Amino acid sequence: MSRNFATEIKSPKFKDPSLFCKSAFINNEWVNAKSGETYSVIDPATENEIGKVPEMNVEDIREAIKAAKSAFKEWANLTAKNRHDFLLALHSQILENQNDLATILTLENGKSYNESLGEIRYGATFVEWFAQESRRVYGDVIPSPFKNHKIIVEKQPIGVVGLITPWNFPSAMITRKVSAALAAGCTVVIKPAPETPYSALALAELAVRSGFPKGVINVVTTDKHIKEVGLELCTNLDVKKISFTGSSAVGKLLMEQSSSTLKNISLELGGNAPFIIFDDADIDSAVEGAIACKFRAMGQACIAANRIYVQSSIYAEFASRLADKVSGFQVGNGFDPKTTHGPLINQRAVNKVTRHVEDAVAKGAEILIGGTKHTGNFFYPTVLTNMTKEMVITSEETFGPIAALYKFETEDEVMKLANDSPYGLAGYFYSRDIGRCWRVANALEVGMVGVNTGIIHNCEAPFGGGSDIFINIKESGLGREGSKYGIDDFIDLKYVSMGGL
Ligand SMILES: NC(=O)c1ccc[n+]([C@@H]2O[C@H](COP(=O)([O-])OP(=O)(O)OC[C@H]3O[C@@H](n4cnc5c(N)ncnc54)[C@H](O)[C@@H]3O)[C@@H](O)[C@H]2O)c1
Ligand SMILES: O=CCCC(=O)O
Repeated sequence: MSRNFATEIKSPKFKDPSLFCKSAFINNEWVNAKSGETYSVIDPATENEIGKVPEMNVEDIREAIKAAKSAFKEWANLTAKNRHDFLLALHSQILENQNDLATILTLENGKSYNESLGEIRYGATFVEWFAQESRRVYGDVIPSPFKNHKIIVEKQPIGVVGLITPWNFPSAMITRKVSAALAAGCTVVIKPAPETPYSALALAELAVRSGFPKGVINVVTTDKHIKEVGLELCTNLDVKKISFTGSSAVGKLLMEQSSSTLKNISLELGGNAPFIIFDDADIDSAVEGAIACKFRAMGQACIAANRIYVQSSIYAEFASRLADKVSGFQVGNGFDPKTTHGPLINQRAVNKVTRHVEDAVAKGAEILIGGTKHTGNFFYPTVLTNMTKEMVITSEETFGPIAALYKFETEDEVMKLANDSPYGLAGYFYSRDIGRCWRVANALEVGMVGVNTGIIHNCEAPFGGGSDIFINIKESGLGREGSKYGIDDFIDLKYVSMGGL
């Protein structure tokens, strides 16, 4: 594994420095916190300050909600084609400015510049997709049981939506929500993660350039006041929906807080994905899939493989081929063109990953490669063998670059292990037996299944957590994002009973 942790590597110069916005965005105006307070945003690679943004509180978020409420009627009453045009303009802006957006993303999140570019393009696909979907929000005419009577179902936007997003995909997790909400006719107040506000603010600047009316999109930045600001979003009567992506613990809290106003809520939460390789699999392809699935964003992805189950007859070979591939990674500053994998987001993440490795090793796991931290927020991508279910990684989402390999003997055994988790976001397996493919895809208790692939994310497919065999929702969330289903999360049905015809 090559390493280059040089902190002196400079970020590329912005083509358009005005995209690096350092104020919050309310009612199409760049604003400071009413208190005048700011907080520092840190580059995870160098641990230097990138800049400051407003430290907003409840008073500020109320302003943003007020602006979104004032804008709602006009935005909702536009034609679908109008909203489509605004979103397509934003899509073009994102693509035109993708290099600067990727620079901002690498600065605040640390991922390699190429990965950042990939995220910006991925995020843009949602804007284009939902621009098109906005024109397909069809109602229904239902055959009536009465004469001279019609049953009509109309689809209406829910209203002002509070969007709370994480730092691991600071751009795409916003576009996936915002574009669906705006397409449906909702207006939004975005609270990005405190670690990564600049990607959100750059998108707001591009929305201005795309001509979005004032109040339709608002971005409120905060670090110290997250809890109060979150509570306000959940309890303010003018907010009609919360759409959240983040940990299951915070998702549960937001749901509880939202109950007093009976808010509609969508939750994209944590995962603990099983990744199974059966002995009839194409091993090369399974290794490629595991690399993509496990080490994307340094493992800081909700759909990352957390438990890799390998059938015993191919275990040793798979482990050694995987470790060999990992040895080719170049870990370092995301702006170094040679870097394939950047730092973790912060020391909390480094500590969690360290704890997981130490726990596994203490209970008998073996480190094939990596296993230790370096300076700052850097951690060596790791392959662990001899994993057992008593180890913490089995039950906790690691959210880091640890490939944990478990050995299994039979399909029955591995299905029990794979489903033995409160999470149900994604699951993957490799097999060339068609019967097994149907059987296992059906039996995995998750919302998304990768069969002979480690990559499942795209704007066309429904993203979200699933249920167990008894159809109890597991703890990975509620609702779906992306796809033809994603817009439904922002729509309310109105039934009109039309008599006397
Ligand atoms: N299912 C998905 O689509 C998806 C996508 C990305 C990340 N995730 C999950 O997110 C988690 C990692 O992200 P994280 O560590 O930033 O999660 P987190 O839950 O700590 O934070 C997510 C967001 O919630 C905010 N937040 C935290 N406490 C809050 C509160 N009391 N009130 C209101 N907002 C609050 C944070 O500021 C951030 O904006 C992982 O569990 C990962 O699996 C899920
Ligand atoms: O963290 C979750 C990843 C989200 C995605 O793959 O779209």
